[in-house]
Amino acid sequence: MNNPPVIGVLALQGDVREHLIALAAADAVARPVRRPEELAEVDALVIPGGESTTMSKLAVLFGMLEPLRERVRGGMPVYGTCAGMIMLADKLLDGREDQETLGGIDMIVRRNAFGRQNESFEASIDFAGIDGGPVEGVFIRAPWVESVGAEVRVLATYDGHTVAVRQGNVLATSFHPELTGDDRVHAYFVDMVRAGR
Ligand SMILES: NC(=O)CC[C@H](N)C(=O)O
Repeated sequence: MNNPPVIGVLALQGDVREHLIALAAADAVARPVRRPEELAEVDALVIPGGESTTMSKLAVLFGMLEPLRERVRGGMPVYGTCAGMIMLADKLLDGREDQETLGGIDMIVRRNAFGRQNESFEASIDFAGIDGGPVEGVFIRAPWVESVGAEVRVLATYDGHTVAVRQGNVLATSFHPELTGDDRVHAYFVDMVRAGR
């Protein structure tokens, strides 16, 4: 097997540690990324769950917004969970007025969409491209994808709402696979990164 890919976890805010552990379990070299110099050294990036408004503010404060946008535009593989999905949306509904996203997926995401109905819940999710049965999805004040462009593949839905999507090298889920001890979604992402090298 060739060298394991080096995958960063954006460590401005959110559940960074759980992603580092899940990525290591999926045979990647995982490390936190806070600064542009650290971003430059990784092959791919995970954007964790947390609070997207805070993450967006800290990205501006740490001078990370433009470097992140540039890497995403340049084709770096990225995976965003929950708040991370929000960060990857080209368009956002129910965001804060000054809230910035990186974009990367041609989709409209509604922030806190499930949260209005149910703050937090778990559900079995059939995930296209992942074998071995459904993955357990942990949803915490989760967004859903309201609509997608022609280039976007819908990988999973729950209750009629899109909760996992992929466009090229960019992957996003409304839920948190890093909290379940099941590393198949991270392994799927690591495979995407390997395939792109
Ligand atoms: N678990 C999460 O990441 C929640 C996301 C949060 N509701 C936000 O708007 O960023």
